[in-house]
Amino acid sequence: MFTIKDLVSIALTYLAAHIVVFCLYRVTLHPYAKYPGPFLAKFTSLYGAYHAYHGDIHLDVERCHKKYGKFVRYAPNSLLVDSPEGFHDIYDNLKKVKKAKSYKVHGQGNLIGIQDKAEYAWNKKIFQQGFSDTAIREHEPKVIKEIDTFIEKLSENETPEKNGNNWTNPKNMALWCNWLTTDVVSKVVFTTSWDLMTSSANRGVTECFKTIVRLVGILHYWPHQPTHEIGSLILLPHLAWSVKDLMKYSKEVMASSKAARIEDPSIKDVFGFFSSVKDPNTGELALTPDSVRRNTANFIIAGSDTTASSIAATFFYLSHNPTAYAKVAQEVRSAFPSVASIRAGPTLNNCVYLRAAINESLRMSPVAPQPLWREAEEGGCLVDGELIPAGLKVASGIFSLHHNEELFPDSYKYDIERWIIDPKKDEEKEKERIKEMSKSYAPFSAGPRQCIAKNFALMELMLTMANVFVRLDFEKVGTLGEGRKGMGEGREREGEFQMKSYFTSYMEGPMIRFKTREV
Ligand code: HEM
Repeated sequence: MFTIKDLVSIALTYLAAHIVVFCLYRVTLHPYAKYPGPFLAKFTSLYGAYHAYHGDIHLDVERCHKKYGKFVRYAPNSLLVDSPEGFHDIYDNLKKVKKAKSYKVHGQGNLIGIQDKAEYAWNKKIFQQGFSDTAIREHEPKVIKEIDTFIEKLSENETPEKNGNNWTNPKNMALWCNWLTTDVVSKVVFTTSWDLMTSSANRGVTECFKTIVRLVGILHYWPHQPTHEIGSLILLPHLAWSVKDLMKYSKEVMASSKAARIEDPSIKDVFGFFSSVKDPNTGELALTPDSVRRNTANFIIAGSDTTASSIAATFFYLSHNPTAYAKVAQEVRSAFPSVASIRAGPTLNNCVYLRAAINESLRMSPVAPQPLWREAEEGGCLVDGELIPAGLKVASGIFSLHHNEELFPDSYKYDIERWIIDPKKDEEKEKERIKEMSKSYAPFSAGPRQCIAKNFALMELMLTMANVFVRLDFEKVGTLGEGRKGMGEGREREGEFQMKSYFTSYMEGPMIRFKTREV
C-alpha cells in the first residue's frame, strides 16, 4: 500500500524525469537544436520575455546575431534570421508562412492577429477601405486641423520671462507627438477624441496604451499561450490593469462618437464605416459590434504610438544634425509659400529632403523593433536556404535589418544623403543603389501583412513636419533620449535616439524649443 509521501515522491520523480527528457529533446533531436543561441533560450521562451519586459529586445537580437551569426535560436521553437534574403522569404511569402499563434495575445478577432488566410483576406478587404486613397483624402482636413492645434501648442511660451529671443520653453516631444497622433487617429476613426493636446484630463490614455503594448510584447513570449490572460493577471498585475482601462476608454469614445453621429448623421469616419459596411454576399452587416469595437480600439493604438515615435525620432535627428535640418528647412520653406498651401499631393511628395529625413529617422528608430514572429505552414518553408519545419516560428528583427553595414554603410550615422541621388555620380547607378537599399528598408514591415495604413501614416508624418518647418524654427535643449556612456550595451552611442522596444517602441524626449516664423 502506497502512503501519501510515496505518491508525492513518485509524482515528483515523474515530473523531474519528464522535464529532463523534455530538455534533452530540445537540445538534441529538436529541429532547431543545430542552431546556436543564448543557453536559456534553448529551453524556454521566458528568455525573450525578459528582454521584452525590459524593452531592450532589439539590442539583444542584434547582440545575438553579432555573437552567434545569421541564424539564432531565440526560443525553443523560434529562429531569428539576419539577412535581407531571409527577411523577404519570411514576410513576402503568404503561401508558406502565416502569423504566429502568439498573435492571439492581440485579442480575438483583431485584424493584426488573424492567422487564417481566408478569414484575413475577407477582413482586410473591409478594413483597408478605411485607409484607401479616397478615404485618406477625406481624412486630410481632420489631420490638418489637429496639426494646427499642435503648432499652436508648440508655439506657446509659458514662461516668457525666462526665454530670451522669443524661444518657447522646451517641450518633451515624445509626449507632444503622442498627444498629437492620438488626437489625429481618434478624430479620423471616431470623429471625437480625448483632446489630449488641449486638456490634461485624459492624458492617462497614453500611459494605458504604452502599458498595453508592453504587456503584448511580453505575452508574445508567454510559454503556454492558452494561459496568457490568467498568467498576466497573476504575474504582471502592474501591467495587466491596462486591458480594463483600454475597454473603459474605448467604450467612452465610442459612445460619444455614436452621440455625435445621432446629432449629425452626415458625419463620415472610419468607425461609422466599419459599423455600417455590408457583406456583399449576404447583404448583412459585415462586422459584429464586438469586432468593430475591438478593431477600432486596436486601430487607435496601432495608429498613435507608431506615428508618434516616428515624428519624435524625426525631431530628434533633425535637431541633432544641423546640415540636414538646414536642407529640409530650405526645401520645405521654398515649396510652400503659405500655410494654406501645405497639402498632401505632388508638391509635398517632391520634398525629397523631407522624405529622406523621415526615411532615415524610421531607419534609425523603427517603431516595430521586436521580431514579428511568423509560423511555417504545412510542408514548411525555405528561409535563406534553411528549411523551417511546419509549426515552428521564424522572424527577422527590423532594427538589425536597418543596421546591416553592407546595405547601410556607417549604419549608426544619421545620413539623409543616402536617400538622395548624388549629382556627381552616374544617375542610373544612383537610382539602382537607392532601389537596392530600399528593398531592405521596412519600418512598415513588408509583403501582404505590412502596415495597412502606411500611406495614411506617411501623409500624417509629411504634413506634420512640413507645417512645423514652415511655421516654426526649432532646436534641441539638453540630451534627453540620447545614448551615452554608462547606459549599457548598445545604448552608448551619442547622437542615437534610445528606444524601449515593447511591441512598438517608446522613447523619452527629445526636449525641443520653438520660435515662431513670419509666414
Ligand atoms: C509611422 C507609422 C506606422 C508604422 C511605422 C507602422 C508599422 C507597422 C508594422 C511594422 C506592422 C506589421 C506588424 C506585424 O506584422 O505584426 C503594422 C501593422 C498594422 N498597422 Fe501600422 N504602422 C504605422 C501606423 C499605423 C496607423 C496610423 C494605423 C491605423 C490607423 C496602423 C494600423 C495597422 C494595422 C491595423 C496593422 C495590422 C495589419 C495586418 O496584420 O495585416 N498603423 N504597422
